[in-house]
Amino acid sequence: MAGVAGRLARNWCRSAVLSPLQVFSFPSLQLHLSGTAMRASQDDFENAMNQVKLLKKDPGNEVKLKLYALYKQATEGPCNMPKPGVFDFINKAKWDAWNALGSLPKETARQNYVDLVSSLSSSSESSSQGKPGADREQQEYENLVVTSEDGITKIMFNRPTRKNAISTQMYQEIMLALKAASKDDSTITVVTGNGDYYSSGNDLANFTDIPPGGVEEKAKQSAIMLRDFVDTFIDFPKPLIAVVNGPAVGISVTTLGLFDAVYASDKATFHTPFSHLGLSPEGCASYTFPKIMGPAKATEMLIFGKKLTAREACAQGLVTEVFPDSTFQKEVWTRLKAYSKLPQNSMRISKQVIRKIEKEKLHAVNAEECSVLQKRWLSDECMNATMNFLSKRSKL
Ligand SMILES: CCCCCCCCCCC/C=C/C(=O)SCCNC(=O)CCNC(=O)[C@H](O)C(C)(C)COP(=O)(O)OP(=O)(O)OC[C@H]1O[C@@H](n2cnc3c(N)ncnc32)[C@H](O)[C@@H]1OP(=O)(O)O
Repeated sequence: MAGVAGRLARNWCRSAVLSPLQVFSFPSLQLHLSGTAMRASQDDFENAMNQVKLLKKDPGNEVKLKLYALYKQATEGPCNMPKPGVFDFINKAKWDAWNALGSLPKETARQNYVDLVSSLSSSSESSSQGKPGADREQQEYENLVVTSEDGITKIMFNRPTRKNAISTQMYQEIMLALKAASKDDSTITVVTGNGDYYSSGNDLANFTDIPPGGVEEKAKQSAIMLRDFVDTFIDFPKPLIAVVNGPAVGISVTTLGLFDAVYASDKATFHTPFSHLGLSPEGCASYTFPKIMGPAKATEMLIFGKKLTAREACAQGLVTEVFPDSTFQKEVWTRLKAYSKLPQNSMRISKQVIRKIEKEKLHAVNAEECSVLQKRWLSDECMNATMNFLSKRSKL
C-alpha cells in the first residue's frame, strides 16, 4: 500500500491511547469507557459509563470527543501525549480536545463527564417521549423521515445539519426504505431532502470508519454496498420521483439518471466533482448522463466537475421541470397528488416496458463503476482530497 493511503491505514490502525476509530465509532467508545474505575464519585462515574452504553442515538463526534477528553482527564489527569502530526487529523482532534482541558482537576473532569452523560441521557429520553405515537417509520430510520399519504410514499433525507450527506448507515436505510416502498400500497415514491440541501452526496467521514481488515477491506465492503445501493434504484418497480429542494452533489446527482422524473427548485444545483475528489462516476452516470445530455455535456459534468444550475440541468434533460423556490413545494405536491391517482398497475407496467431493455446494461455498468471506484478510493488523489475536506482545508 503506497503513499497517503498507506499512511492513513497505519494511522487508523495504530493503537494510540484509544484508536482514532474508537473515538469516531460509538460502540467502541462505549467499550472503552466501560473499562476503568475511580474513587470518590466512582459510583456516579461508573454509572455514567454504563449510561453511555444505553444512549439511543449516536451523540456525534463533537460530543464523543468531549466525553473522550473528560474521561482521559478524569482517569489520567492533564494531557500527557505528544502532539500528533498535522496530517494525523483524527488523533489530533482527540489530542486537542484533551489538551484543551488544561489542568482541570480529575474530580471536576469526573463530575463534568457525569453531567454531560446525564444531559445526553435526558435529551435522548425526552426526544423519544416527546413523540407519543410517532409513526412507525420515524422510529425505524435514524437519517430518513418516511411517510405514506395520498398514495405517495415520501422518503426524505434527514441530516440537514450535515447537508444530508449520506453516511454508511444512511445508505442502508435508503435501501431499506426503497425496498419497503416497492412493496407498499402507494402508487408512486418520492425522494427529497430536509433543509436547504437535497444532499451533499457521500459523507466523507465514511472514509474514517475503517474495519480491522484495513482500508482495502473497507474499499471492498464499500464497493459491495454501493453496488447494492445503485441496484436498488435500477430495480425500483414503481414511478420514482426526485423532488430536488436544493443543491445536490455527487451520488445524489448521479442517481437522478435512474429516476422517472426529477422536479427541481430553482435554488437547486447539480454538481459531480469526481475529478476534484480523485474519484470516477458512479450511479450509472457514466452511461445515463451521456445518453441523457450527450457525451460533451456529460464530460463537462462528470470529468470537469462543472456545476449546473437547475435551469441548465433542465435544458440538458437531467431535470424534468424547474419551479420557483417560493412555490416549489405547493406546485410539485399538487401535481404529484394528481399523478398518484392514476391507475397503479398501468403505471407500473409502463415503467417496466420503458426500462426493461436497459436493465441488464445498467446492472453491468453499475458493477463496472463500483469495481473502478474500489481502486480509486485507495489512490493518493482520493485520500488527499478526502483528508483536505475532513481537516477543513477544502470545500467544493
Ligand atoms: C476507503 C474507502 C471508503 C469508501 C466509502 C465510500 C462509500 C460510497 C461512496 C459512493 C460514491 C459517492 C461519491 C460522492 O458523493 S462524491 C461527493 C462527496 N461530497 C462532497 O465532497 C461534499 C463535501 N461538502 C462540501 O464541500 C460542503 O460541505 C458543501 C459545499 C456541500 C456545503 O458547504 P457549506 O459551507 O454550505 O456548508 P458546510 O460545509 O458548513 O456544511 C455543514 C456541515 O456539514 C458537513 N458536511 C457537508 N457535506 C458533507 C459531506 N459530504 N461529508 C461530510 N460532511 C459534510 C460539513 O463538514 C459541515 O460540518 P461542520 O459543521 O462540522 O463543519
